[in-house]
Amino acid sequence: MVTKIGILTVSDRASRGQYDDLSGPAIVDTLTTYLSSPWQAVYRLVEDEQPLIEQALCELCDDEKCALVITTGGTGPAKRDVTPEATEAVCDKMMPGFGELMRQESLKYVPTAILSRQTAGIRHNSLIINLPGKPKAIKQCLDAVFPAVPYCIDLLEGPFLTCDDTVIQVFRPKS
Ligand SMILES: Nc1ncnc2c1ncn2[C@@H]1O[C@H](COP(=O)(O)OP(=O)(O)OP(=O)(O)O)[C@@H](O)[C@H]1O
Ligand SMILES: Nc1nc2c(c(=O)[nH]1)N[C@H]1C(S)=C(S)[C@@H](COP(=O)(O)O)O[C@H]1N2
Repeated sequence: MVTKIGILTVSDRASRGQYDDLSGPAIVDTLTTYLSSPWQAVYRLVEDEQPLIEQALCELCDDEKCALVITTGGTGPAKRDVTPEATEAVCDKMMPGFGELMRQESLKYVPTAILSRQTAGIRHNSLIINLPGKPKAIKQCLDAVFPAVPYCIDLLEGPFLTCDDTVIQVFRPKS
């Protein structure tokens, strides 16, 4: 079975074509290096508008049945940064450990890591994870949290993801 993974870029300027979205493709590139089980990206690009972000998240989880949805952008303190609010609005439960770990890891690279309000949560059987907008932040954040992602998806009764352990070491507690 091919696992669907949603990739949602939230950016006013990329949506308007003022720059190319580099962060969505960086998520695809990073996941391609990690995953050894078959998967397929379902990509969306929206402006920093809460209703549009919520709608895209709901479509990716409910209609596309993505086991995992990764967002990039809109996590900061600026007025139009509302990705964490949209995530919380569509989730049944929040997973604050993801944001905590990603900020801690990002602090090794930039002192402004604490400006990201990135979070994660569960909508039905899907895990949603927020990443900052900067293309460089993608791998830095995913390297930190991805070891726990396949087991989280197991607990949500989703597909069994396997990874290349020369690239990323996934952890599943022994039953
Ligand atoms: N999806 C993206 N693709 C390429 N570069 C990006 C992307 N998102 C952010 N960046 C880069 O990171 C910088 C800071 O990102 P930030 O999220 O603050 O964007 P922004 O200034 O809020 O604007 P916008 O929402 O229009 O992307 C941007 O100026 C841009 O250089
Ligand atoms: N790993 C990493 N995390 C990072 C950054 C970065 O460059 N690398 N940028 C920070 C900055 S400058 C901001 S404003 C916040 C929010 O970014 P966003 O609004 O693009 O999501 O993420 C922070 N987290």
